[in-house]
Amino acid sequence: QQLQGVCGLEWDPALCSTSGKILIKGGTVVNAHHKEVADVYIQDGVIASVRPNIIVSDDVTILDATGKYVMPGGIDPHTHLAMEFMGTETIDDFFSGQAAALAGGTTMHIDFVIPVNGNLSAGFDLYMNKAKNSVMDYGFHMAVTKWDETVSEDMQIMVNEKGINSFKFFMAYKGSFMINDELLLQALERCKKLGALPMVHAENGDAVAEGQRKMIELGITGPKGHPLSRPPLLEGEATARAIRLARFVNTPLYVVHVMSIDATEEIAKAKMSGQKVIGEPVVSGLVLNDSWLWNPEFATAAQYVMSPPIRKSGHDKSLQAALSSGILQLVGTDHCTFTKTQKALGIDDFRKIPNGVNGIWTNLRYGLCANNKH
Ligand SMILES: NC(=O)NCCC(=O)O
Ligand SMILES: [Zn+2]
Repeated sequence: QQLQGVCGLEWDPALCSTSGKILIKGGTVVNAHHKEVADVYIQDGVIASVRPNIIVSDDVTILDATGKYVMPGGIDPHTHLAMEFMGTETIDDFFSGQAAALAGGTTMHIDFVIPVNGNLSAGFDLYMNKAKNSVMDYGFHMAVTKWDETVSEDMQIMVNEKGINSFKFFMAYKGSFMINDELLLQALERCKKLGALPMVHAENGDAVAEGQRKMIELGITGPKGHPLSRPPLLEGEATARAIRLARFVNTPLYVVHVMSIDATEEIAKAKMSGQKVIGEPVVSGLVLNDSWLWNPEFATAAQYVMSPPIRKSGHDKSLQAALSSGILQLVGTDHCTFTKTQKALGIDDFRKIPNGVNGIWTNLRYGLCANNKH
């Protein structure tokens, strides 16, 4: 684990230190405030010193990091491990997903607890159990998929007793996770009262359902029906609505997986007016475009089905620019993986393709590449 932050160093058991002392030599050490060429001396798993040209005794294992970056592990703020969704369960559990994360230099992630039949406490217990086989640090946001007094009370328990203080509300997935504006408004009020951070999946779920119906009516049943039925317009509309409701309630807002110029513009406008809005692009949106969804092979195209959809070329570059300039703040992956067999649940109807793409392994490197500030 001590090697996680050294990009490009292959794991070799011979590199294990018997003395508990390691010197990572000559790399470019990156911290929040600056980067410098320096050595990192580690004793019993704790960084004891960071400075150039550290001289050590013979019992210290030396790793040559010349020409490489040495940096703290990354944090992926948006994952879905072992999540039951769209009639199946994501193939990566907490062990395999975290193993991939560690291989890519991510050393902490925040997953979303999905309530059990709307019940938050039952969802929390379920996820604590799912996370038992963890091999790295993790935290939880919590999705809220229905609204009543018990949910409202359970939110307080989550904040006060369980360490969860960010709650995600779905403005899409009509008929399953979606909540309407009336409930969203109450939920925002509740978050404000608890000092918790509300998060939104921002797409107009009613309009998406209508778009999907139209595609099927036109005989478009394959994966391309997915982006065609839920254009950027619907993401922009829902983002604007959520921002205005948050402003009405006077609470901060976190918009997850910002995928389009339309949504980015709404966030930029809100920030310019002084509102506290956090925008999270994801790796797939930053580095891919929708051409994959037009691939004639179902299995290939279906791999890229996620919501909001991966957009046309141009949105990716705009998201990168917004990240570099601070309009968008942090990069997640929305890691939510399904096998080809699972994706084939939607072979005859794109609405049944389990939504989600991979990424947990790539977060640090693509997140850094997409952000020109590094
Ligand atoms: N994004 C996606 O398609 N799958 C994961 C669930 C969600 O975050 O909406
Ligand atoms: Zn997600």
